[in-house]
Amino acid sequence: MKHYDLIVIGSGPAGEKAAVKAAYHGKSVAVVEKESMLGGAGTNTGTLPSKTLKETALYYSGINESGLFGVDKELKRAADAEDFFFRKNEVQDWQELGIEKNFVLHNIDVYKGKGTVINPNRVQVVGVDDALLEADFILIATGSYPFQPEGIPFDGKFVHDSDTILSIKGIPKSMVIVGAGVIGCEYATIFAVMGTKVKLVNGHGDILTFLDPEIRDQLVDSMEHDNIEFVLNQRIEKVEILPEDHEFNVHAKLSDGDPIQADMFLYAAGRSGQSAGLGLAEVGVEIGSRGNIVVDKEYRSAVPSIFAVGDVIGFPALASTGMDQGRVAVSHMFGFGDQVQLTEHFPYGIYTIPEVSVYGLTEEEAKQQGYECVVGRARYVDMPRGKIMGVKRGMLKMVVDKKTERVLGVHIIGKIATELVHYGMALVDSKATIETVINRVYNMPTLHELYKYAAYNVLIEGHYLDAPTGH
Ligand SMILES: Cc1cc2nc3c(=O)[nH]c(=O)nc-3n(C[C@H](O)[C@H](O)[C@H](O)COP(=O)(O)OP(=O)(O)OC[C@H]3O[C@@H](n4cnc5c(N)ncnc54)[C@H](O)[C@@H]3O)c2cc1C
Ligand SMILES: NC(=O)c1ccc[n+]([C@@H]2O[C@H](COP(=O)([O-])OP(=O)(O)OC[C@H]3O[C@@H](n4cnc5c(N)ncnc54)[C@H](O)[C@@H]3O)[C@@H](O)[C@H]2O)c1
Repeated sequence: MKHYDLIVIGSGPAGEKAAVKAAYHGKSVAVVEKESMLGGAGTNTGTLPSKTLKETALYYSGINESGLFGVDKELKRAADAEDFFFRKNEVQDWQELGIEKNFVLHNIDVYKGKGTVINPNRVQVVGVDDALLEADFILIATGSYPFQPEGIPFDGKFVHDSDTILSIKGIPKSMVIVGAGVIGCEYATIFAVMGTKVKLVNGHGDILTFLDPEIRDQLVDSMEHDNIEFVLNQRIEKVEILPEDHEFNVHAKLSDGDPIQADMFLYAAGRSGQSAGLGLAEVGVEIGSRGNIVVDKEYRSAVPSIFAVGDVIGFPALASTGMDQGRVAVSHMFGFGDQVQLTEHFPYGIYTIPEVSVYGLTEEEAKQQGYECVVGRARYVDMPRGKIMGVKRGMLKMVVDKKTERVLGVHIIGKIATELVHYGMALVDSKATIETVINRVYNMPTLHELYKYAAYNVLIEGHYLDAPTGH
């Protein structure tokens, strides 16, 4: 039996980064992965595939260029599924190879097979590689899987979850998406700009409730502009796949009894932690709701030698946070002392069309915390770079404490919002004031100038010269 300092079960973003950090510091590490491809949902079914499909959809829809010449262009050509998935597959293969190289570079042994914890220091691997491994520590980074409500006939052809949607054979004419969370909204905009008629059904009246309402309203307006129909305060509990001679493939009833039908259904109604069948409860690891492993601040489970990170511990369940949870967990295991906790705040990046990215307090949250706040806004269309790029939509909203002029939050909707937000993060974290933003020279023309003009806008309390916002 081979002995390691650390066995990591799962090669997704959380497992990979933990394994590599431990190995970088000289620890002997084994990674166990049950799928043929390394990289987990981050590489194969979640983060990278959906983001690549977004870029593909932007390319085929011609949206990027439509603002340049003053005319809305039709789809460049009706892409078939092979075209649609071409770049996704390319990016996926490239990332998988990168992870493999990273493991080789760090002398990490990879075992292909399903890992089961048989005691607090042993893992049985069954699959391509059969092995019994022992380690001082075991890290569970097994991720999550799409929640599949009972009574829904997921067939991978007409009724999909966010995994099987990646194997469709053609772009559907119509689609019902159930769940207007991040996955539902991202895929709604991807398919809508590809020409699919999308209906987005959500159990609640509001979507993405963590967003600043003004940004959320702009996203909803933009999605409606792209022909997405919102069906709110409705649930879909029962779905029927229709025989071939029907106009639509799938039929369902909303909670108010109204029928709803489409060529394809996509369920995006949350995810559950992949903790079952790992032998965890048997060795004393506590499992909470939705299969999420219960851990302390150091990511240690109820069993001292077993840690857990990433989606399998639940919120926030992002690749970005999972990677750092992995690094923090390893730091505690071996006492590296270099990264003792995940930063309290992290940005949200929603890769809808248009993108949304936020950091810090919303206007409402700032008021609830007792700040008298003032906001500044700058629109993409008013920036020279925005004009050059032909960008029609988008805004940066800055929430500022009126007394100290400190930047409390930055909320962006529009092109490359997920990139632009990081300067806002630095402002909020360093307790910078709008003076800092104004008294700096930035490249010109850039979208980054949004910050400067939002800061100037704070000085006139959020009024636009051409369209006062009534602040
Ligand atoms: C459609 C979609 C879009 C997303 N977009 C974003 C985004 O834009 N930004 C972002 O930050 N996050 C995004 N996420 C979330 C992100 O993908 C996850 O948070 C991240 O992949 C979780 O990483 P992880 O390492 O915890 O688990 P995973 O990536 O799920 O990896 C877990 C791995 O463990 C393996 N495994 C499970 N059980 C066993 C076992 N018993 N033995 C061996 N191996 C096992 C699995 O096969 C898998 O490879 C998205 C998710 C989805 C579904
Ligand atoms: N850009 C990103 O960072 C990104 C992108 C995609 C996914 N993710 C991760 O994946 C996770 C899962 O995403 P998700 O969108 O599946 O889940 P979610 O929990 O964010 O949203 C699910 C939505 O579905 C609704 N819903 C649930 N059951 C329903 C039903 N029967 N009928 C109608 N509506 C129903 C809920 O009200 C909710 O709004 C996210 O929380 C996030 O951690 C992140």
